[in-house]
Amino acid sequence: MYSRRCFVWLKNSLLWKSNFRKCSLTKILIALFSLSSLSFLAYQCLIDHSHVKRHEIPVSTIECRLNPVSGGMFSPSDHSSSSNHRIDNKVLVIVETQYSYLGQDIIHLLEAIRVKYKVEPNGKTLPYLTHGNKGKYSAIIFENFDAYVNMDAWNRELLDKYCRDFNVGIISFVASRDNIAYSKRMKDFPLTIYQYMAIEDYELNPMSNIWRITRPGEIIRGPLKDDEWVIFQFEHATYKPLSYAKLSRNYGRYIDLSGNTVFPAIQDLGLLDGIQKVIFGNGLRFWLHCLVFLDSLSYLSHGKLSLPLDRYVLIDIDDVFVGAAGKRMKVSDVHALLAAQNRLRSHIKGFYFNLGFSGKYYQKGTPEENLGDRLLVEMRDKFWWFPHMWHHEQPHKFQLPALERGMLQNYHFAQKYNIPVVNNYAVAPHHSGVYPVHEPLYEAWHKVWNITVSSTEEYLHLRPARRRRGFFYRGIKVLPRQTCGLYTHNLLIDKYPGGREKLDASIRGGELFQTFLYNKVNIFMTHMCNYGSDRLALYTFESAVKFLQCWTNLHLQTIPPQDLAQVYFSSYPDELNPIWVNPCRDKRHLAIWSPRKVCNTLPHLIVIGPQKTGTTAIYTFLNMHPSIRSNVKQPVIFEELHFFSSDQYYNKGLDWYMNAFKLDNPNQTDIVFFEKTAAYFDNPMAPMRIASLIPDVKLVLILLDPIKRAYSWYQHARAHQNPASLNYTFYEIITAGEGSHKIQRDLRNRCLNPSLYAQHLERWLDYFHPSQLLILDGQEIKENPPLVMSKIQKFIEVKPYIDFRKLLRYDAKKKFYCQVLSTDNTKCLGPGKGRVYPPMEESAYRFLKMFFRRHNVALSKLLMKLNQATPVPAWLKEDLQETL
Ligand SMILES: Nc1ncnc2c1ncn2[C@@H]1O[C@H](COP(=O)(O)OS(=O)(=O)O)[C@@H](OP(=O)(O)O)[C@H]1O
Repeated sequence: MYSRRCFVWLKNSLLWKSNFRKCSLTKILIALFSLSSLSFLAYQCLIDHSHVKRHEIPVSTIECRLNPVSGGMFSPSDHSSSSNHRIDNKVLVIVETQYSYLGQDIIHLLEAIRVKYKVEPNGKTLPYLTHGNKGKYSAIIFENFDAYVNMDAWNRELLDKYCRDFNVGIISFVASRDNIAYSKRMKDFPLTIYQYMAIEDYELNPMSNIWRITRPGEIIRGPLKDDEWVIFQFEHATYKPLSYAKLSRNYGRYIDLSGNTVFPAIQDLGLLDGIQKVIFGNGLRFWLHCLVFLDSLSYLSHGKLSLPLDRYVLIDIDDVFVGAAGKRMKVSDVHALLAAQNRLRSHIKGFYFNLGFSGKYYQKGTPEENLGDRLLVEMRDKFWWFPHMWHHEQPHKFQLPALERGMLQNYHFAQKYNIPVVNNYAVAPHHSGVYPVHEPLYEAWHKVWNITVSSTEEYLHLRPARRRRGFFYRGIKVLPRQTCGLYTHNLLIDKYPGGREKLDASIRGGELFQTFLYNKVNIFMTHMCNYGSDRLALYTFESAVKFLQCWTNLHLQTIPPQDLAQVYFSSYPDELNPIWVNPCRDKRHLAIWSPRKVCNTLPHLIVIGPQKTGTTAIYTFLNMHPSIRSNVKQPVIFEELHFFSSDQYYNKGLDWYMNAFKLDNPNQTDIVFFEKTAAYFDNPMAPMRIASLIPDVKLVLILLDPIKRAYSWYQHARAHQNPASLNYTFYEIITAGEGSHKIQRDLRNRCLNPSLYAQHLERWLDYFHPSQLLILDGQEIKENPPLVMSKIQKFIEVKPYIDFRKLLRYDAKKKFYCQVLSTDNTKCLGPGKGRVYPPMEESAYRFLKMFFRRHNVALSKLLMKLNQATPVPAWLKEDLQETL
């Protein structure tokens, strides 16, 4: 086709040339231009001709040269030992700076394999390494080995002792500092480093005992990319090479290297200082070091940070009938697909291609391609099938009836052609409706197809891919999808963006290889066009799995999507609950979010509690402001939404939450929404969930004397007929020990825990900048609410400014401030707020004074660090003066 088009161009241009003499000067110029374009086109035609002529479809050329002896010798160990019971599965990473490249690479890799980490910049005092008799870290990583070697004596001693006591190892890197080759003897170690070396023919030492995922035996032939290698020479049996290479250059007599074999990564068995180490002579941009790094982590942490060897693979052909005529699969492509499926089964146990379909596009290609469609359907039982939409429509644009109608058409198509759809799995075009969640899609999937598993690239966001996760919502398990680098326009290998080398680099140790390496479950999206033309998908996956088998001990397998979801969520149970992010803050999310939805119905302010500190008074007073509006009250929970603190409400979804905030019209912009849920403050999930959805929200925290707060809760419990509060005195409740009744202990916890202000506040500060937080004194809310309301108004910069002295008046009967209705009338909070109850027993007061002492000290320190504009609450000052 391309060549025919070129021919027409050539012919037309030549005809135009025959009238050349009649042309004016301008025409001559145009002709010249045309001639040059012509030659360019002719050149292009030739080039493209070569494409068309090239009848060879690219095939994978990867062959393992694996030495059969060494290959067979290694049965992967998980490195576990009794030492791993005493350490947490977290890593301490000491980086050069917050932004240094290698430091970032290390952190990104840890994130990709879901290993928890703490990052500390070099030079700072070490964080606490233990809690109780447990070690906090199962491995220590130094971005720069020099930072470890030159650590100040105190910290070094502390760290070495920790490593010895808990049998924890160190991974570190040595980088070339200057652009000249030289050698240097390492301080304190019988180790010489040679920097700025060029090396070639890299291979791993098969005799090392660290290999688990890595399969040594292969050689990376030829020179390695940069000259910046560091190699090691040693004079002690504590060191063992992890890898070998050859020098690519002769460095002359100044560099004394005996023999040509050098060691670019080494293992220190700890014979000298009792600490095992792995030291790399280059960073993680060299792909093989990522693999060695994984095994080093596993080995040095005694298996605590060991990754499994199983890798689950699902290759979806996103829509097997959707593709422009001329780019679709033909009969030969369908045969090739089946043949590749059979070949892949020898590398991936139980492998099937998973074919998505939108029935409307069946038989919509050229006659040749329609035969391909027909053959696919004839071979239906050879593949797995899953439903897409009927005409590949984006679900977020439709409501339930239309979605159901479309799905039913696709359903009838499947029935008509006997397509076996048995896996309860579906995906949506462009991820639309899956996340951000479009409730009608979930409903329609249930109704029409009984879908229980889906997958998307968009949760939490498309990028970075290493942070994609899964979630469970409305009975559907949504798994993360990975990207394999093939899109609808990738038809020919020579036209692959960045060239064939780019695709091959991804397969041979690059992005695709590392995706397999880091993710236990890999669901890839491919497209019908990737299986026509050059069949790039077949080339890509056949090459990728062969390369994986050359270099790793990973076991690849395909299992039905439902089982896959089971594997995924039993490995990562923390991910079951979804996390809601604001669709308006991610362009891609916004593009697949219902056009009916508006962005401005999320609160700007949240009163986070804790309970019994005066939160209802603040809620009521805020609602008196003409521009401030709370959520609408809900059945059972009334004004408190509990969205961020209760799974039950959080799982009602984002629509439920956003629908609780009502504008008079969608364009209204003069309203400041707020919500108050007093249980947020001490809830472990609330800060993370709020920060994910409304990262720039403003927060109001109220701190009342913790003793008063505890007693008020006890009285609240009595008023609600809580059996423990009716059967036990306050003193008996707050002093309940582990031997006490559960109801007693539960009430004790509700009385005391929210009052541990410093502890909870620290968690909020992990997610929010101090400037987002206004801390109020609960006593001041009781005594001078107009002043408090003035502080809040300034904090949220709301207009107009309202003087609450005119709106609130002290009510002698209620003994609290109430809303002014008229000169004689006020409206006070209900009988449940500002209760009358007997004073606290002296013994309870004394006990609590002692109990809260250290927590109050911690709070005062924290507040001092925050340097808040609001002064420290009066009760805290008094307490510290009394007790210290
Ligand atoms: N204006 C006004 N009217 C009534 N009550 C007031 C007021 N200002 C502050 N307070 C104090 O608020 C306490 C109840 O706190 P909360 O509203 O946060 O309680 S709850 O967690 O929502 O149940 C409540 O606690 P108790 O006195 O123990 O009932 C009051 O002390």
